[in-house]
Amino acid sequence: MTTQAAPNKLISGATGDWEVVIGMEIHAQVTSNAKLFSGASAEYGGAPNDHVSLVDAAMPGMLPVINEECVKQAIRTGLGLEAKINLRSVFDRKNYFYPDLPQGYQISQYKHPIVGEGAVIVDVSPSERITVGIERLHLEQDAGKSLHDLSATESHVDLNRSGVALMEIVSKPDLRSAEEARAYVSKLRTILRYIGSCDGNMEQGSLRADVNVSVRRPGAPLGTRCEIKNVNSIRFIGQAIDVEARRQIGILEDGGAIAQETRLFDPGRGETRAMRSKEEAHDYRYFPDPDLLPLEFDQPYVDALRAQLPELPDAKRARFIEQYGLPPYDAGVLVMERAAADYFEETAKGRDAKLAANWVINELFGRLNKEGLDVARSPVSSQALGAIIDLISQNVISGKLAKDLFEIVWTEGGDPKKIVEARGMKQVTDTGAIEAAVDAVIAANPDKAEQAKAKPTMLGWFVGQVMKQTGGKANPQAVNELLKRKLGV
Ligand SMILES: Nc1ncnc2c1ncn2[C@@H]1O[C@H](COP(=O)(O)OP(=O)(O)OP(=O)(O)O)[C@@H](O)[C@H]1O
Ligand SMILES: [Mg+2]
Ligand SMILES: [Mg+2]
Repeated sequence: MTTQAAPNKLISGATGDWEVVIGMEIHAQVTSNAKLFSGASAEYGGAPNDHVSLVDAAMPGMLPVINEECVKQAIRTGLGLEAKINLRSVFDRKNYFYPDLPQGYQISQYKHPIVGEGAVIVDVSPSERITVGIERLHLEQDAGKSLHDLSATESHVDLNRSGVALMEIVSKPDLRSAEEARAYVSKLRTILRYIGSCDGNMEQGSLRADVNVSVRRPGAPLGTRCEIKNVNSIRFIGQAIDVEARRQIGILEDGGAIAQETRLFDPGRGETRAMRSKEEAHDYRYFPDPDLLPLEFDQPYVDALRAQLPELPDAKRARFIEQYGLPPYDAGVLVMERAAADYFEETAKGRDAKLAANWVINELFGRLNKEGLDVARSPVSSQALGAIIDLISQNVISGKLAKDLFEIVWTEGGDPKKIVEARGMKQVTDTGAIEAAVDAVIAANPDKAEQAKAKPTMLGWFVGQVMKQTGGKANPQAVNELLKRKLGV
């Protein structure tokens, strides 16, 4: 890949500029009731070894049986990544020894994955959009988990996760900065959640990233990569890339060479550490699993799955721009979560869509973030926010009081319209009342009124005083007009 980073993305070292190159392997746990090759529950949590069938424990003579639901989810995901669906794929054994791997091999797909090349469009910032190539997506089993903290002298193994279906989504080395990598993972997670093939929960490990990083002089061939394993938050992905790129640049500028190796990111120390080098790397001795036939399905099967896909984020974003006249950035923010996009559409229906978008993005999202809530648990329903927007549009309340009203509905609940009545929050549009307030303020401040004639910027001060007098309820436009006339500004 020869895509070159924009000059502002280059990292300056002691001897000149460097470009960082990143490729990601994302492990996404498939949303499914059962595991990939057994009927055991794939649910998160549970007491250790509660969700383990004889197949997952690799008892002699047990045979894997493919779970069609996981196959469907992989195909649906591939379609969401605009990728080639391979009608024939093969399961291979990836052999290695580890206590949490009872079979002594992981069933994965090597040469013939279920999904081939695709692409993801990523908005890195309001003004920058990139396309990241997908190399492939394959299905594989998760391993179990070794527990070392239960006793001082023993290690334990929990096989609940053993055999759970994972999709490994491998990107091309198309990313050029930590920021791009973060935006990519976030977009991928959005797509997976829309499709419903992975819940994207990074804390619970449903989405984990192996981050491959190399550096090179701009325009030079690809450098040697190091792979940082199992990074489990978007923020850590960014940090790991930055420190790893710096580490590699330091070595190269000192005349050293990068050894291809697997590393771990330690967020506490802000550094990556070697796990194993290429010399120690596994020889996995991949070969087709003799217990499983090649996985085959036909095009109509794929077409039927495509027809049932929900509207995906890129399409929804385009529709929001077109249908509601939203700025592309706002549309992009609104479609990041499907529930948020639905909330927006319910709020905007039959109303000023731009006003609705502003309220959802600025007030609602701001407040939800502050409380760490997601939109499904918003105390202000889309109907209530719609009612608040109606009150603004009909000039019943001012924008300022609308924010107070939002806060009241957020904390106390209730019907916005009734709250406005009950608490006397209605905007004063009666010019007589406003005029009285304007006159009173001018009469009380004759010096300032005189000054304002020469200094029109004083108008703002007068507006503030009149608003104060009217408890923030005066229609600001009427106040402005009256003041201008009376002060002769
Ligand atoms: N020079 C490079 N710099 C940065 N990333 C790279 C470079 N070369 C390849 N990559 C990325 O490294 C990743 C390689 O993943 P892949 O699954 O193909 O192989 P692997 O890491 O050797 O296998 P495993 O699945 O066993 O970890 C891809 O995301 C690819 O884009
Ligand atoms: Mg891989
Ligand atoms: Mg890898």
